[in-house]
Amino acid sequence: MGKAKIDQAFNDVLKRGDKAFVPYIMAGDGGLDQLDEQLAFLEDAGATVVELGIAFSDPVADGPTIQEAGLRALANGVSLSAVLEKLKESKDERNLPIVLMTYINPIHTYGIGNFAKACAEAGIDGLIIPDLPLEEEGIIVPALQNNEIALIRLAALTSTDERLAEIGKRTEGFLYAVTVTGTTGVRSSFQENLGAHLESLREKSSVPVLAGFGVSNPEHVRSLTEHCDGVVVGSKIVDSLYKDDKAAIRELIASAHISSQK
Ligand SMILES: O=P(O)(O)OC[C@@H](O)[C@@H](O)c1c[nH]c2ccccc12
Repeated sequence: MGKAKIDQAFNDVLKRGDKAFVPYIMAGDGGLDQLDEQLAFLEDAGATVVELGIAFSDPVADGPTIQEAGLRALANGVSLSAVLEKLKESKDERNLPIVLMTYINPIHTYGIGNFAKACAEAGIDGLIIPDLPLEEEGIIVPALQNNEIALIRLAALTSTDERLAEIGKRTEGFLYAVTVTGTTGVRSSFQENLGAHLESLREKSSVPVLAGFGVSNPEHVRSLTEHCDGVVVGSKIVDSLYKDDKAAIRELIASAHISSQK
């Protein structure tokens, strides 16, 4: 359970010679009653871990695709507590590790101690809190440690080397290497020195380094994973799920499974 479950999932994939693939979906996009089925589909398609987003009224890091998915989820009446309740019900039927992505505000409203406990009870293995800076994370880290929940830190392109080293040291589960400056969303290309940046993060991190933001096709997956351990894909997955294009999702995830392609 928890952190150890994420470590194990990455270990298995990397040992086979594959790269990790972490799809992001918005909880309750399509209705919360679809969630179990969506998670089962992603597991079957070969996802390593799933990043599950909680819709929020002020999603500062989210681009248009994720924002629209958030609006659909909110229109379906989805809330943090409803998602935790739902995950708790299906906890024992799931193998796929789950990382919850939520901003700090809903966590505050829930109450930090209660939130960490509810996450553990719901079988959540890790958290991404994009608007929680290193300097502030002391408010939640002890509660997460007590419940063995990993806190995945984000490394921005604009961070200093010193800060990246600190992030690399502290992060748990994986290091989320943000590949662009700006919000989430599909992009056509990446900046030239990104490969070198990812490799330097790999030296700084004790856990796998995954590249995310703007990854949307198999070519992106192949070129980025030459320099890191895997990818996180949000907007493209959300869009394909909304259009019910499961084949596109399978193809994208399969592009990280390089051991069978050699
Ligand atoms: O959508 P993209 O460009 O593929 O990027 C992943 C991203 O959507 C997902 O990881 C995510 C959604 N919301 C976030 C907020 C902050 C950090 C990361 C995220």
